[in-house]
Amino acid sequence: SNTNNDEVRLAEEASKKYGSPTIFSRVIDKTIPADIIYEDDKCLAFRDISPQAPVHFLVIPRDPIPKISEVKDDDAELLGHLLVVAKNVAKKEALHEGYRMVINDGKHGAQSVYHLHIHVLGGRQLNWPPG
Ligand SMILES: CCNC(=O)OC[C@H]1O[C@@H](n2cnc3c(=O)[nH]c(N)nc32)[C@H](O)[C@@H]1O
Repeated sequence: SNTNNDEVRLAEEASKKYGSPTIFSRVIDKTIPADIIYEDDKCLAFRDISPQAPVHFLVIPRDPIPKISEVKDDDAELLGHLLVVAKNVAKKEALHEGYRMVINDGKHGAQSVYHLHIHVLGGRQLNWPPG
């Protein structure tokens, strides 16, 4: 049978893989404040707490999918919905000069909250490459 430290390691791996609740669960259940711009039965859009552009908001699924690299093929419809919501909110934010959508995955992607989210940044000239 597994020794105790194996069990601990397995549990740690499992929690990382399936995502323990993140701060975004608290935005969804309204137990912490957020400037929510849009919400429906599948997702929420809310302003980033540390905006990197004049307009910077996040679109997240209510389903706490940890990261884009772990989505399932069955999630395609939900992912499409997130992109359409992001586009509609960008229009509502009058980002008529354009904007950037960013999804960060894992360590190299500088993902810091392991609940899938689309960044939408606009309101100023953005640079490329993102670095
Ligand atoms: C750094 C890019 N990689 C990433 O994973 O982005 C996570 C994004 O979530 C933002 N954020 C974190 N906590 C909170 C919070 O309590 N509330 C809000 N409204 N935004 C938050 C953070 O500023 C970052 O841009």
